Amino acid sequence: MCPTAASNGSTDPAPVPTTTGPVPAEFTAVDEHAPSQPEIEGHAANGSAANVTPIQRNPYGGAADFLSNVSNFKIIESTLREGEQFANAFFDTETKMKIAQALSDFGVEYIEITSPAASQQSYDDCKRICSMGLKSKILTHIRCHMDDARKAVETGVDGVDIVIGTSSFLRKYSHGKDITYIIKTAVEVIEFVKSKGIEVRFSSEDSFRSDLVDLLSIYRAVDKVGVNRVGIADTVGCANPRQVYELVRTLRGVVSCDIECHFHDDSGCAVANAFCALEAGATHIDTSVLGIGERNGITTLGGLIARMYVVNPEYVKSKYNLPALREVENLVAEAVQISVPFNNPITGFCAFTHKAGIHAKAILANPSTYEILKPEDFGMSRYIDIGSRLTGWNAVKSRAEQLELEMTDDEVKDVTNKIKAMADLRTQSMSDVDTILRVFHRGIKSGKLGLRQPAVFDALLAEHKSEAGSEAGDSDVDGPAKKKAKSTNGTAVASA
Ligand SMILES: CC(=O)SCCNC(=O)CCNC(=O)[C@H](O)C(C)(C)COP(=O)(O)OP(=O)(O)OC[C@H]1O[C@@H](n2cnc3c(N)ncnc32)[C@H](O)[C@@H]1OP(=O)(O)O
Ligand SMILES: O=C(O)CCC(=O)C(=O)O
Ligand SMILES: [Zn+2]
Repeated sequence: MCPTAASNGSTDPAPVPTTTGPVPAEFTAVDEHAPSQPEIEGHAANGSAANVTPIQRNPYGGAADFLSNVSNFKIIESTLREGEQFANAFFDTETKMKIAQALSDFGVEYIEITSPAASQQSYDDCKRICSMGLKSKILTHIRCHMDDARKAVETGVDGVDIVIGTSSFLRKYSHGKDITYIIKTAVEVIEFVKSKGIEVRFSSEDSFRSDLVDLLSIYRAVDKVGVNRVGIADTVGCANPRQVYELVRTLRGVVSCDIECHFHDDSGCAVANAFCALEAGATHIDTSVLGIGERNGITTLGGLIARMYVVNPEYVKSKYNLPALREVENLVAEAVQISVPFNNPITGFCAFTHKAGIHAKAILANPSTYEILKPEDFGMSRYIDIGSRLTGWNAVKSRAEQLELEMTDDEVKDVTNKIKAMADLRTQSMSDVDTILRVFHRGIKSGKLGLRQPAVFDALLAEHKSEAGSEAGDSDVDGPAKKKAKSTNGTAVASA
């Protein structure tokens, strides 16, 4: 049901309360359970700067303070719950098990599965996945209702994630319950799940359009009865990083339990919001593979991994089997019949391809010039495309060296101009470029071709093509001496 549909515009609750605004006085007291600020070497806890030794800081790490969890977080992987809500998703039991296994092998701490209340098959699949003995803990996701909770605890899950809408939109149009009812039922369901000795989380759907006092009252009540985590959910993808930071930081001062966050990507902030939530003190982030979920989905597993790797590569490498990311993405992409997007972090087909000459030169000298992620840490390879009009002589020289074609710099510059001229007509393939290089090299060495003699080169190329016939593309101009070589930093120089 959509409360903003034009047909019911006049009945919308107005105005929509939001979580933006000053923190109510009753919630500003520092929580007695919050961790105390540690003394950092050379820094007084009160922030005075006397005799301060500069701390070694990663400039990409963002704000580093004692509540930040950018180097201490857990992933709740929801491809098998939120992801099943994706338009194209239909997971049979075998596919669910394969995805669960791949996610566990990748190393996510939790796997969230569709509610066993959804259907008989959902119930059976939940049980089946619980019996797989995976390294990841298994959670299921239920409404704030005792009937759902009773089903959930029968399945053998390690934890139950309870959710209920708290915004006036959802209270009015989804379940029709008021805050008093929500708190009472939440406490009842939480106590029931806890009595079974399993983890329990309580989350407020549509948190960012909920009234802040309502939200904090609910969270405080569930924290008091010992919930393991509270969840903040940007159900409609309306939040921005600053709002996320403020809400999580406020909540961090109100509850002592862990804080989970769930971000939809309707306005493109899902990864950034997850990062800001961790900076503010959240402990758990929900993801799905390739971001699949309701509408255009949530924080992508790969996007979050890339973002967190930039902050602390060693921490991320120690927790997750990074080269396995591509496999799990391909598995899910195939299951839901989509392609991995070209601009996907880490695994998009061009994520480590460099094209412009200025970039290529610097990358060949030191890959960190234009790469913040190391492809080899993810089992990926770096490529330099030299078949376009944007290429430069340094990249071409590197390819000539790989092919063991000896040329002076002036000769390389000359052949580069030829490649660019031909690429002005159409992009040159790898074999096109290699042919140009070999024909040019042979012409120079045989004395037929000197510098700045494009007409002679054209004649040589035409002669070569007619000799080689239809297989001219990759013909062996230099005979058996042709060898594949890699540059010292492992960069494959290649055209598209
Ligand atoms: C934002 C999210 O993604 S939340 C997770 C969404 N996940 C799902 O919906 C799981 C798949 N869902 C289903 O299979 C079904 O919707 C079921 C089994 C959960 C419920 O099915 P039905 O009983 O046929 O109800 P229906 O889906 O039409 O409506 C939802 C019902 O749950 C109630 N409800 C909605 N949210 C909640 C909640 N968080 N807690 C408690 N009750 C809720 C609604 O009031 C409505 O109750 P009603 O039957 O008295 O009208
Ligand atoms: O349980 C949660 O925290 C999130 C539920 C959900 O998918 C959402 O609100 O978008
Ligand atoms: Zn969601």
